Parts: sequence; structure tokens; C-alpha cells
Amino acid sequence: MPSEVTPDLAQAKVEAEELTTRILELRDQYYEKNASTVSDSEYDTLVRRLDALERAHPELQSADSPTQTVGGRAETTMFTPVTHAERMLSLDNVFSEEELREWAAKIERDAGRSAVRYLSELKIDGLAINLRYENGVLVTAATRGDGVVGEDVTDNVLQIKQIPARLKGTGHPPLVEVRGEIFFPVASFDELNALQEAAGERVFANPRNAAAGSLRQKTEGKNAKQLALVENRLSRLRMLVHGIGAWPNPPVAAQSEVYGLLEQWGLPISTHFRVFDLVDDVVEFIRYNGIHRASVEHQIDGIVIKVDDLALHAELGATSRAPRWATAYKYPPEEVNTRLLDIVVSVGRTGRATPFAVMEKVEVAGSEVRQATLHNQDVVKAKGVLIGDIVVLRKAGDVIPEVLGPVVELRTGDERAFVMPENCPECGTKLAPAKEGDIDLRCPNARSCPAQVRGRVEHVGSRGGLDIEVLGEVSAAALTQPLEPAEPPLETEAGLFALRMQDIFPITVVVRDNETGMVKLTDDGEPKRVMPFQRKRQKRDGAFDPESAEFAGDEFSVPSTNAVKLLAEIEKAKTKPLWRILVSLSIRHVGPVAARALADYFGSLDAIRAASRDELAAVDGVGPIIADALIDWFAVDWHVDIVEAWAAAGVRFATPGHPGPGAAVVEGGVLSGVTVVATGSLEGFTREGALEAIINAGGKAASSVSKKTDFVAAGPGAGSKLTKAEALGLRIIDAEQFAILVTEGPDALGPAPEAESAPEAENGE
Ligand SMILES: NC(=O)c1ccc[n+]([C@@H]2O[C@H](COP(=O)([O-])OP(=O)(O)OC[C@H]3O[C@@H](n4cnc5c(N)ncnc54)[C@H](O)[C@@H]3O)[C@@H](O)[C@H]2O)c1
Ligand SMILES: [Zn+2]
Repeated sequence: MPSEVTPDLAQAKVEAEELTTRILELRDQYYEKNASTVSDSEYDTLVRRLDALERAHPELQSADSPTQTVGGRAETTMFTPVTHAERMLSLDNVFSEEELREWAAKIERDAGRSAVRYLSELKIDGLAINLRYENGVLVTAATRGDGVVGEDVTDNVLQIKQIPARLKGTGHPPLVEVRGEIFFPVASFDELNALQEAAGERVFANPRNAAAGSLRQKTEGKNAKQLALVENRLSRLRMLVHGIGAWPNPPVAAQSEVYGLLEQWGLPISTHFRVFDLVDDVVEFIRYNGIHRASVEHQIDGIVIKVDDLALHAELGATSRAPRWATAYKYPPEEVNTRLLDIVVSVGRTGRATPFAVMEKVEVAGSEVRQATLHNQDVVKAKGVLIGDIVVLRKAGDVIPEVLGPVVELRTGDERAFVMPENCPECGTKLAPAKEGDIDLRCPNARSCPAQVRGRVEHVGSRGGLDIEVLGEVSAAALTQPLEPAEPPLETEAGLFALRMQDIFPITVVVRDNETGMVKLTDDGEPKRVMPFQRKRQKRDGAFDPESAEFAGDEFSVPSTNAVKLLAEIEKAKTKPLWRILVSLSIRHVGPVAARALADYFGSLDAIRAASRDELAAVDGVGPIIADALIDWFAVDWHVDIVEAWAAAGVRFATPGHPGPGAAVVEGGVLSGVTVVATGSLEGFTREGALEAIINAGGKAASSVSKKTDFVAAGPGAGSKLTKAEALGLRIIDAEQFAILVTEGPDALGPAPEAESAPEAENGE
């Protein structure tokens, strides 16, 4: 370990004693109480520091140092002690590829050969178990304890379905100890804590503690309800086998063969292990699994690398603490502890009120985290977290950070429960579920709630909407919630397309966090202010429009590049494709996919509005839920006002050339009765251009591929539609053929290449 300074003996002695006390205390909590008050990586750092001191001053190292002993304690008051037939050891650790290579080099030196095969497998973060089978019958199941003596947990283990009470097959040895890991699947962890919380029982900080806490529980003195909970917890436990203990004369020569045999006996084996000839491949395995850690059913804290050859195990032997023929590569931590400072509620575009955890900033899995969503008030309750708690925060790779649970042991009594506010934090309206029985609360003030208006305006500018470059979160806030002037330029999004320079120019706005909506502060603790649309100039250069510029003495300000761009982009957006405009209206469930289907079929907002529920629902890609959402949306006055205001400002609510609902026939067109799907980029056509070309030729431009499709015009970038077309055996054409199709009609293309598979029978509607 790269220890910073090596103190002299006297100093080292003091530090080593402090470390030992602390480590033993943490071990006690971890193995006895199934609790972690520090993260595993913090614990590992303490052990490594102690190890470094002992290496520098070997006289400090005693046989009972934590660096020389296996975690738990032998005598416990909870369970009957069991002596293992063979000791249960821990594992040594490596923390980098370099350390792994050193370890392998030492193995090869000690073995006196370079041809060593390495078995690599996932390190399961659970608790170790020893299953003692005599003549194929499970006699005892015990925890590791101090490695020599563990606790008898046979009754509980027998409730884990995967663990056979009797091995499959015949010819079992008189004695075999099977070792494995019992774990709590990540997927049902939240559910467990919800049950615990509801029953008034302790919640767990992470799945490993949940596994230990579930396995090490007693049934005595429990009432029926508590017993049901015990059983429920036990039924969720899983196990995977990863080794053997005592087994006189095993009929196999390699660790990997051991797994094969144990599997035949009906024991659960991990599917993730591999045997490699080269350390390079082991390194690759470590990297691969590091990236894919989050997709495994259990938590992983590293990779275990074992010499595959059992004869070498015997030759290499073990220290008092760990075998020499195996090591654990530990990944950088995905779990850290941090303080939960507050739980704030943010209101989003749709009015949903979401509680967020605001935490002391920590680094986890390579990124800085200070907040995480808690979804809703029930989730906050289920997780059992209190404001002021130290919580376990997990972030697996690219996965969104998640608060797992509180470290209950560290509570001081000053923590307080989160209370879901009754009123919207931004507009004060009373929050309510959208419909009875909903857990999520919403702010019903959809029209004017600043948070919702801000969200909708930002949505208009988003990629999936009108894709207006400058209209992001800051601009949206500036237009709807400026600090100055007092009257915002936009009360709702209705005025967006009528904005003028003089409306936006003088705005000052505070910067908000885009997730929580909280005002960001400067280093001095003041709200961070910006003037997004203004730029100061020193001198007059005469070239400005007095309507959009201000004088202050000799200086004057002019619109910033952003301001000019914003208005120009808004202008351009007015004639963007209909589907984008539909998305921008923030109609529930109408995202890009549904909007495209609606635009393709109806061709105009008027036609959509005039359609009956059945007509809407019948359109491919629309369906009854969206049909209802559309009808509900148009029934609201201020929604209609938005449409009217936008139309008055020049927004085009129609696809030029579209013949109307059904995209049916342009009389006598060359594509009359023909359905075409265009996908990918077709050279010579924009996406909208391709649709227009189909429609203008009298064809039906469909948005999704089905058996009714006659032609699929596919260019580069065509994705699932092309795959589906191939699967259905549809006629697929390229851009060149498409150009012929829309000008001259299907006959000009000649017969399909594989004539018999073309589904010509199902033509059109
Ligand atoms: N947070 C805390 O306060 C605290 C306290 C004590 C221990 N701990 C954690 O426990 C660790 C020490 O525990 P340990 O002695 O069990 O060492 P370990 O967890 O580093 O490794 C040894 C154990 O790994 C398990 N294991 C999982 N998958 C395996 C596989 N595929 N093959 C072989 N073994 C596998 C075995 O049960 C074995 O006993 C620490 O590194 C820390 O992560 C944390
Ligand atoms: Zn509100």
C-alpha cells in the first residue's frame, strides 16, 4: 500500500493500536449486528494502513492482529457453535491490475512454472456459508465465524429453496464441505425495506447487511406476523457455491471441475466463472465485469482469481488468514456514506411533486453526487431515511445515484422525519393525486404554476420538441421566472412565438438546479444571477436598434448573441414539422412517436381536433389512452388559447400538401392505394420531404411497419423498422428506387427480386 509517511516505532505503535481498536469495533458491528457504520472501502483503507505499519515495523504484528485473522467472532450468544472440519478463510486483496500481475508472478515463481491456469469469478457481496454434507445429506449449515468455529444456522438455511437438503445423484463422499455465499438479490432489496418499515422493524443499509440480517435471525419469541416476515426474508435469499472445505480425496483435479461436479449434485453454481491461461485475459475479465457490474442479480465487490489446479492449492498453502492460491481484485467503491442534509420537493413539467435527497457532496463511482431522487413520499418512508441521517449512497457506473438506506446505528436523535408538503413549493396550490389511489402528488395549477410553465417552455425547446438551441433551462427560467422585471415576459407558453427583443432583453434571472429546481448559490451564498440576453459594451458604435438597447451613461448594452439567436430560432421553429409542434404542446403521452403517428395520419391539428375518439384510437401508434389524452387536452380553454396564440404568431399547424385524415388518395396519384414507410436518411429527401413526396403521389405515408406496408424505403440509419420489414418479408427499396416510386409509381420498379415472397396480396387499406 502506498502509505504516505512511515512513522517511527513509538508513533506507529500508537497508531496501530488505535487502528486495531477501530477495526475490531467495525468487525463486531459488521459480523455481529449485520451493520456497517462506514463504507467497505473506508474499512479496507484502515486495514491496509495497519498492514503497512506492520510491514514497516514487524515487531508490531501479533498473531491476533486484524491483518492476521478472519473477520467474525467464534462465540456468539445467538446460535450454537459449530466447528468447521476445515478452516474457513478470508481472501487477500489486490487493488490494481499492477498488484494483480505481481500476485500472479509470485504464484508462478512459487509454483516453479509459468503455465498456471486462473479461474476468475465474480466476488459476491454476501455472507459466507459452510454446508456440511455427509453421504449426500445436509448435516449442518454454519456461518464463517472466526474461521474455526461458526454459528449453526441450519434451520434457516433449509428455507432457502436453492440449497438441497439431500444431494442429487449417487456415490456422494462420506464428508464434503461446500462453501458459498448467501446474498440478497438487489432487485428485491427496496421491497424488503418497505416491508421492514411497514412492520416497524429495522431497515437495512444495503443488500449485504440484509442478507446477514435475514439469515441470522431467530424464530423464538416471535408472533405470527413477525414469523411471516422472517419467512418472507428467508425466502428471498439466494446462494451460489464458490468452493470446498474438507473433502478427503476429491475425484477432481481442478477448481473448475469441482464446480461441474457440485452442479451435478444439484448445488447452485455461478454462470459467470471463466478459466484463463493468461493473466491478460484475467485483466480483460475484470474490466468487462467492472463495466457490467450493475447487470448482475447480486452486488459484486470484486473479482476472485483462483489457481485452477487443485494440486497447486495444496502446494501453495495458506496463511493464518487467507489461501495463497487465490486473491480478490477489489473494484473502486460503488457505495459510500454521506449525510442527508435535506429532502426537498421539486415540481416538474407535468406538475408531479418529487422529493429529492440533498446530500453532502461525495464522490462515488467516478462522479460527484449531491442529490438523488426519492421518487415519492412512499419511497422516502419505505427507505426509512430521516433528514440528518448518514445514508448509504450507491451509484453503479452510469446508473442514476440511489439512496439505499440509513445507517441507523449512527443516529444521534437529532434526525427528523420528512413530511411531504401539502402545498406546491413553487405556487402554493394544494397538492393532490391526479386520480384517486395515485401515490404521486401533483400541483393542479397546471396553467400558471411557475415550475410547470418553466418546464413546458423548456420542453418546447428540447430535442424531441422544436429543438430550439438557445431555449434551454436558463432561458426557460428567464422567460417565465425572472428576478427582474417583476412581470415575466411569458405567463404561459402561449406568448412564446410572439416574443420581441424588448420583451427579453432586460431580464435578470437566478440560476436553478435543473433537477430539483433549487436556486443555485454563489460562493458567497447569494443567489447566482445572470442576464442571459444582455451584453455590455463600452463604446457607442452607432449600430443598434434603440428598441433593444439601453443606455447607461456612456455605456450601452446590446442584445447578446444568444438573444438574437433565440428569436431567430423561434422564428424558424414556426414552420418545423407538425409532429414537433404537437410534442411542444405538452399533451400527456404525446411524445415524438405518437406525435409522428398523428401528424402522418391527420396532417393537421384541425383534423386531429375534429377526429372522434374512435378515429384517433384506431390510428397505428395512437390507441385509446392517447386518444383520451388528446380529447381531454382540447377540452381545456387555456390549451386552446395556446394553439390560437401560436397560430396567430405564425406557427404552422399542418403538413403542407397533406391530403387530410387517412393520408388517403390524391385522386389519380401514382401511389394511390399504396402504403410506404420511409426510414433512415434517404438521399435527396429530408425526412419530411420523403413523407410529402409519398402523400403528394397519393400514397399513404405510414409511420410504422406492418403487414399492410407495401414498400419500405430504407436509407442509412434505418433501425428497427428495417429489421421488422425484413422479418415480414416486405419489399425494401433504396433512395434511388424511392425517387422512382414517388414519381412513376410501383410498376416502374419492376417485380420484387424474390417474387414469391412479396406480400402483394395485402395491398393498402
Ligand atoms: N463496513 C464495515 O464496517 C466492514 C467491517 C468488516 C468487514 N467489512 C467488509 O468485509 C470485508 C472483509 O471480509 P472478509 O474477511 O469476508 O473478506 P472479503 O469479503 O474481502 O473476502 C473473503 C470472502 O469473500 C467471499 N466470496 C464471495 N465471492 C467469492 C468467490 N466467488 N469465491 C471465493 N470467495 C468469495 C467468501 O465468503 C470469503 O469469505 C472487507 O473488505 C469489507 O469489505 C466491512
Ligand atoms: Zn405549483
